[in-house]
Amino acid sequence: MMRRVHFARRVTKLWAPVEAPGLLKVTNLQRSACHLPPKKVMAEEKPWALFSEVGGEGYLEGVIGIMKQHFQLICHKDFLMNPLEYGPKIQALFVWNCHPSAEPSLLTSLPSLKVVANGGVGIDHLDVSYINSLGVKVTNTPGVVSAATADMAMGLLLASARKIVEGHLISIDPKTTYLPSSLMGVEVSGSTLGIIGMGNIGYKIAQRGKGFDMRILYHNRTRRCLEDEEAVGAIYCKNMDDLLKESDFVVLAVNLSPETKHLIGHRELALMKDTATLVNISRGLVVDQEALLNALRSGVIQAAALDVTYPEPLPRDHPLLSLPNVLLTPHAGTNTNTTVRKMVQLMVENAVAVVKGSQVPNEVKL
Ligand SMILES: O=C(O)C(=O)CO
Repeated sequence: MMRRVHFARRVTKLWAPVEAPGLLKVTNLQRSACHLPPKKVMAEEKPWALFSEVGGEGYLEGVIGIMKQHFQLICHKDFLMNPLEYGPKIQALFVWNCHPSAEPSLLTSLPSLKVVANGGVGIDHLDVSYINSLGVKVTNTPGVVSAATADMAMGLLLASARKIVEGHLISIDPKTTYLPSSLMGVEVSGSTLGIIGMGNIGYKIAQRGKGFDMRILYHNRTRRCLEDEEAVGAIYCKNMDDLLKESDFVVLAVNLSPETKHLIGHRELALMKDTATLVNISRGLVVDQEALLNALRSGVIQAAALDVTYPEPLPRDHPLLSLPNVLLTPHAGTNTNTTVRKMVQLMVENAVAVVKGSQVPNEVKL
């Protein structure tokens, strides 16, 4: 009996703090020392998050795993089955720059929401002031997207210049005979690369261009420091027109804003060389698409390689889809295993920080 009382006391002593908030918690190591079952980390202890995603299940597994380490996660389609039950619990909303996104109808059904954590750097698909007016913070993932997006820019540039997709199609079609003249490309090495927008992504494109011995021109709101320019051999063009006139490849790497909407229109395309290629990895709306169509049809410029359009995806009957001098990818600039994981990791870090009220790594401030 004595022994039992003694044991019970020991146990009470060890158990008590767990049930008493604010006091020291008992670790599972201490529990196993006195033969208690390990304390289960109850699912309810994690905050709820909604993942606004419609992508394929396989791809999502890794992504969801990262989110589930810190949140009780519900995907959009499950949320829609019972919005009244889940809505009041959700504290974090994870979004990409595709739909379904942070629409007002969704936001107003989430009264406990604290953060919209965006995957990607561009937040033009979010109405940040409206979201902030609901007392909700917006975060994004700058930095981690830059290398993959710059790779995509170079990939599009090379594929368009060297007709890589056409070459593939010829190679796999037994009925086609390869005539070198039908795949005549544009020399990339030694050509002039004009980069519009010299933030993180633009600068990484310049680094890659340097590796191809390209002459690099850039236009940006603010000039880079001399050290940055010299490291990649980039020449600043205060006037964007000079860049457009001289470049063999014009790459767009600006954020979409009211100032950059339709930055490239009839006038700008007309300034470009008729042998030039336009590469866009920023946002479709940076280019006046009607003007681009005309320029491509009438030979004002030679080609376009676009990771972004408007809308996305383009309707099946859109004329851009049938032009032979257009190369399209489906807004896939960041879509590598490594970068998607880094983005999701950062989305989660941002959301956890907001929910906990600690320093937020990447809050979007207007
Ligand atoms: O980082 C961004 O803004 C993207 O477009 C990623 O897809």
